[in-house]
Amino acid sequence: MDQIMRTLFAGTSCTSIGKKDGRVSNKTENLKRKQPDSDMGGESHFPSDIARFESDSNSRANLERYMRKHLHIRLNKELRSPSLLLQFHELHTIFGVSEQLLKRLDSLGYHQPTPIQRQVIPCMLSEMQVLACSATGSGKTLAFVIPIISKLLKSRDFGEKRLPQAVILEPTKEMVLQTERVVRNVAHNLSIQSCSLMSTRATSSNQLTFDIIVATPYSFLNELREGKVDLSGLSDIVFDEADKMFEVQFLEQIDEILSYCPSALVGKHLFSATLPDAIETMSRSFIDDPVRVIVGRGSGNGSFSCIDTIDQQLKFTGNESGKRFALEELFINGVAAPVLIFVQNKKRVEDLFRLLSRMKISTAFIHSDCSQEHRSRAVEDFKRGFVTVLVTSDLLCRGMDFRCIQTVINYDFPTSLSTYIHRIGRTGRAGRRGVAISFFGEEDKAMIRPIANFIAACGSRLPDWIFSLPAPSKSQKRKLERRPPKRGDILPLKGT
Ligand SMILES: Nc1ncnc2c1ncn2[C@@H]1O[C@H](COP(=O)(O)OP(=O)(O)OP(=O)(O)O)[C@@H](O)[C@H]1O
Repeated sequence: MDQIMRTLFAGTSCTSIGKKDGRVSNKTENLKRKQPDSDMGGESHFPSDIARFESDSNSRANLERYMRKHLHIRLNKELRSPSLLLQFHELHTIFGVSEQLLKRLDSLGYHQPTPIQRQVIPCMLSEMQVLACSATGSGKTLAFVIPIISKLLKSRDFGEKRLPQAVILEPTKEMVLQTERVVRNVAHNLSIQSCSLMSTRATSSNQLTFDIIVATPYSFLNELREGKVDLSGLSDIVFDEADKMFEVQFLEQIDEILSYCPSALVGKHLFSATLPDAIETMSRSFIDDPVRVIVGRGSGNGSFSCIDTIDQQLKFTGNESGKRFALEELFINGVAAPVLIFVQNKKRVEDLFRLLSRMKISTAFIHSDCSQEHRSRAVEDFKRGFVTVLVTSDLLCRGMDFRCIQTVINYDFPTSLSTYIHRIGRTGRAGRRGVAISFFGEEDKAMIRPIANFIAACGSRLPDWIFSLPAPSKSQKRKLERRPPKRGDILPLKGT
């Protein structure tokens, strides 16, 4: 299985920042030329895995059973779940979707569906509601974008007034932009119109006549309250990063959005790399009879899948100066770039940015108080390789698809396992390899054990003593998430 997953996606090369003549050198120039992060496309060469499975099976049903087992696809109702999508061309031969879409997927480099796509696409095309959980970087976005576009292509009467048929909700503006870009790229030349909503004020006085709306909950709600969205044609609503969407800050908005959805006929779908039982239980109050699809080896707790493309390391750094020393050492000895660094809050983002800039490392930063222009520029500069390091808060921990990232550094240890999983998942995407290094000190001890258990389940090795640390109680976990540990200053700000 590991081998199949590794070869499902093509690998990538790596640039290092490291020591040159005793100084920290920055090879950003190489990076710029070698690794711009293209907006779209699979760039993958899938192996003929179907042929391999086929040779061992004598019927379609057996083949599917065999593939589910080997691709670690688990369902809550195997008996009435639809077939697996073995190849993208079955969108046409089985589901009657226009061949234009197949050509488009092929031209974008998407030659074979990933495991989550194999199971979710047929479910959504068969009008089932889906709760989907698979590892970061495993292709969940296309798993809902392809059936949405397929359904539009099948049902659209071009004479009719356009009414939104699908709404995709995302937790941040960056994710709205990214997902809408995926929609636009796949729907290119297919006469499908999409829009992104992410400002807090309603857009214009006109009705929104787009086939697909991608939005943050608040911006979408604003449009609904202003009466500018007619949801009478709505067929699907997707809650991406669903566990985030059902956190307290979004819950009331989601509730109100659901009250605008016209009928039980609207398919509601939840996607995330981390789908704890509590979210699933909550979702059952508004989703009848969903199919739960989980892809990947479980980590002991069924709601998280293991990630085997990331070399995960924990590094005890003691206090703040230990962290700074460890970071400098990493850059001096050579760290694979581009590098994404997470810290705990906005002030620390800017402090670490200043420290790295003083070390002459080309760095950008982003947090939620930055202007939209700054946010977009930082993301673009990083994607295109104009800067080597991006320092951020948890604003970017979910969903962002910077496919070139080689190393993630948790300069400040995360305060929950799900945050850890999403943060490190910015590397090792689409079958590529990556490294995640997490610094920790005394103040982080309470969270070490659950994260160490996850790392061990994924196959990375850790020293034995880590497993003798006590596991945190539920109340300790909740407290940590509400109030992260106090940390000392990153650097004396004098002269910076
Ligand atoms: N069938 C495919 N063939 C090749 N590449 C693919 C395929 N499907 C998706 N990808 C690529 O895989 C990468 C990761 O996909 P995506 O962003 O959807 O991951 P994800 O599962 O949503 O991750 P996260 O949980 O972090 O949001 C993207 O760059 C995407 O273009």
